Amino acid sequence: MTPPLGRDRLRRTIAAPSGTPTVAPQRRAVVVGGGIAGLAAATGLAERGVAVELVERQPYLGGRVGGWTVSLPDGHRTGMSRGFHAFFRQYYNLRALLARAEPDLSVLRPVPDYPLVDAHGRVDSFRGLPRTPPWNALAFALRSPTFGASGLLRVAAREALPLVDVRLPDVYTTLDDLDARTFLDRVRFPDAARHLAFDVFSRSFFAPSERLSAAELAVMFHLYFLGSAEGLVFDVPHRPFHTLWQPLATHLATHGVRVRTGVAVEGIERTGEGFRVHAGDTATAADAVVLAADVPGLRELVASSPGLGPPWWRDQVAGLATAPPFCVLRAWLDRPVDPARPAFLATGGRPPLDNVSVLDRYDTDAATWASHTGGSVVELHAYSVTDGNDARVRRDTRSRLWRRLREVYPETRAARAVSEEVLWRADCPLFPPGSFTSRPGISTPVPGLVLAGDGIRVDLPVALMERAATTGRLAANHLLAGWGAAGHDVVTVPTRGRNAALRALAARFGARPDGVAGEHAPV
Ligand SMILES: Cc1cc2nc3c(=O)[nH]c(=O)nc-3n(C[C@H](O)[C@H](O)[C@H](O)COP(=O)(O)OP(=O)(O)OC[C@H]3O[C@@H](n4cnc5c(N)ncnc54)[C@H](O)[C@@H]3O)c2cc1C
Repeated sequence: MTPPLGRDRLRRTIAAPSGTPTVAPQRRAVVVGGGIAGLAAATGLAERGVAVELVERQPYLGGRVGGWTVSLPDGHRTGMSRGFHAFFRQYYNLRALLARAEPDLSVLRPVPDYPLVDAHGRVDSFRGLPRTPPWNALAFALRSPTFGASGLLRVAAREALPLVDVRLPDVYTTLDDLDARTFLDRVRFPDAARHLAFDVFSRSFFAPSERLSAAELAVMFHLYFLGSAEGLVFDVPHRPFHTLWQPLATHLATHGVRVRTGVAVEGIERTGEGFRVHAGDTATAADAVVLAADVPGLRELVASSPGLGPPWWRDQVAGLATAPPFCVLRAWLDRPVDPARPAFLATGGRPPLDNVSVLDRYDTDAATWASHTGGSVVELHAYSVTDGNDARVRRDTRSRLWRRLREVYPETRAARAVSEEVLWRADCPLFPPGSFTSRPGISTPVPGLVLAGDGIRVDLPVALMERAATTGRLAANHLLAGWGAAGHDVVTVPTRGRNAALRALAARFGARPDGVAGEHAPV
């Protein structure tokens, strides 16, 4: 069994800045945003005695991993969310956050496999692969019906070498100006394998590969494949998302955190002593503010806080990009899908469908409904939908998703949807080529003001939920260090290629300059 906080001996710990066990005299901080980044920052601060107020616009915590309930036509009340999220074993800081309230991480269940099916029905699988790089990637490639030994031989080895020694933050110097598609063209990955091994990653960033920085793609490849020995499988929470964060909310309450949900922060003023934060009818005085909003929320808030920060920093925030809209379609079907269907299936070359999950395989709410009714609960995701704000495109996407479901799971052709929920959102960050240097980081030019979130720059090999958790923790550390208090350890996969022989190869033949691995402060 995998220990809750990882087994990889090469994982890197960035030791907590030292200091007093609690902040004295006591300070007040407002955290804006109750997603993973805000929860991580609030936890880090409150555990050192800071008086924290956390303000969240939505009526629930968790942000994009938050949930609410809906009523089905048969009278059941059940959980709804943006759905399937993979909690990888190398998400050390996210797991440490969850473990604050549930030390054994019993809320997570392993997903034994997540097959990838391409347009021709070829299936790649992650089941039973070795955990340790490079054997994991090699075994995956060799047994893959879309890749195989011949595919490996066609790869442009020299162009692919940056992938075997991804160094942070050097990778942004060498690859950020390039888009992921051009990089993949240069690497000459077989087309079908590209869909599966790489496009799945780029689409997980909600972006088409031509609009994604090749450096971000390389960081993902390192984080998920070659940089980690935690294995390629992941866990999922068995509790629906509307209850997932309750234990952490209780933990925060015991540390005196005041949580205000359903209230948006409308503006932040600087005062002689710190800040005044305007939310609803109240203006809260604070020594520090953590902006842990999503990218659209952060842009809006900074724009409506005219005195906050110098123009160059405000421009950086205003320049943050969001990915095209995505669609989540959840359906409660009147009959089960084939028992052999996995909890999660990723699809390549079947637009607009990116993945299908069968919720009753892992989510207790969905499983209860399915066992009462004999039905099943499926969820379809379509990322990066061009013109996804157009009503006609949305209607068309919905019908095409249904067609794709019937194609990949033919037994659903006879099924009737007892209920259906369709969500459209466009609040995920986009990392276009060349954007890294102008991306705002955790520290800001305003003393006492820090940023956190999955769109914020951090020079560590993290992404998505783990970037949110890591930046949240680092934002808390930054403030605590300023007050002379001890921070919290941050753990990541190694900040450079883990295999000495591959590193030597990359240094000798790789198409990029040699550099020093990220031994600098990550903020
Ligand atoms: C469909 C989907 C699938 C995904 N799958 C995965 C996956 O499998 N694995 C993975 O690692 N990641 C996945 N992600 C990404 C993951 O959800 C995010 O990386 C992560 O949740 C970001 O957390 P965050 O705290 O940075 O931002 P958010 O969760 O967006 O939190 C920001 C919060 O700020 C609040 N806010 C904004 N403005 C204000 C304001 N003015 N006042 C008060 N509050 C405000 C927002 O309401 C929001 O709750 C997925 C995302 C989606 C949408």
